[in-house]
Amino acid sequence: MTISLEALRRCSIAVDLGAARTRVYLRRTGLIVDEPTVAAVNTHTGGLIAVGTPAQRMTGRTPAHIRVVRPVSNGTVVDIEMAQRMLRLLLGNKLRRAWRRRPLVSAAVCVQHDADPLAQRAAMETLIGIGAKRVELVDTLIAAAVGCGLPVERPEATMIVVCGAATTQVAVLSLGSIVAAERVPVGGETVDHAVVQHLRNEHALMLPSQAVHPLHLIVKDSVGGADGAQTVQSAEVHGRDVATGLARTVRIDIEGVRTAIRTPLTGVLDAIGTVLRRCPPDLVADLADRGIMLAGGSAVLPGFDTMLREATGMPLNIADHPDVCAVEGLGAMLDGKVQPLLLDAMVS
Ligand SMILES: Nc1ncnc2c1ncn2[C@@H]1O[C@H](COP(=O)(O)OP(=O)(O)OP(=O)(O)O)[C@@H](O)[C@H]1O
Repeated sequence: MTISLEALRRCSIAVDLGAARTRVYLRRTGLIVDEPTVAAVNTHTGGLIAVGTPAQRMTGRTPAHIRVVRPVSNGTVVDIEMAQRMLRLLLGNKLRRAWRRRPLVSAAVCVQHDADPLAQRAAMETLIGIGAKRVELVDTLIAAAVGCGLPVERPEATMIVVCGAATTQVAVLSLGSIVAAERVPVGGETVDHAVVQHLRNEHALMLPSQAVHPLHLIVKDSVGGADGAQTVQSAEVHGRDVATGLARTVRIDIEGVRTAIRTPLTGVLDAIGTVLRRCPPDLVADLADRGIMLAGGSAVLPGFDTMLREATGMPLNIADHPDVCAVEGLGAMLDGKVQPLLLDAMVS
């Protein structure tokens, strides 16, 4: 994928259409949208009832005539029309004033590493549908590395792991370009599914989708001792009995949930190993000191950082704002805050 900072500086907005969240950065203004990539539709009229947070709250609680849809799946726009309608509503009149000064001529959008031509086309058409005359596609890994403040333009290796909702992308960068990268279909959604399956198998309990995130927080808070020991051993969760269908509360073992979270994340370790094997030894040696930068909303999953640290033996840092790294990085490129050397290196 070829991109130039010159072209990016002409863009008015930067967009990250993720499987879980949609983020929009307005040039010289900052993040103006950070909402769930969700829309609620009236199946009788086809009209949009809600988008973003209100639509997500309806998940699993809708009557027959309302359907909650996700126009982005596995990091790819799968329903272009719905994505456009959702974006228009999320943006509302936030762009109108900026557009009056300078009509939206170009937009930049993050796409997954190695996105196929169909996925690239879908991202472009979505933005064209909301008024962009030109769309620049930027690899999420480069945008996220810039957003994390990694010195990607230097002739030394930096490693980034972007763990989102549907996928995890791993890359080693040097001189502003990707040297080796890998994408695996493992993310926050896979982990949530593993937790739901664990409770179903071990406790015959169906956990509501909205209850998974609070459970992550309980697991995270369960480690509190001075030596990092687990202080809370169990917790109460509410759900539906698999057999009777009745509401039920069970006391669950925190360690079991922790193991359920960790199991799918081993796929990320395989991806890191693959990327390292594809890198020249000099770059791998750089990484021994510099370590790994962990970004993406799922970077804060309980125990994920410790697992990566122990398995790789490398230092690991979680980005300051891991969930918004990609869109913030893209925004920095629009605002001209990225060093010129990177520009030369990124134009291939
Ligand atoms: N505090 C938290 N604890 C655990 N998981 C979290 C937390 N905050 C966010 N997540 C997870 O992060 C994921 C969303 O991450 P992110 O916003 O990077 O996804 P995305 O960019 O929409 O996805 P993708 O890159 O796969 O398209 C969700 O699966 C969510 O459950």
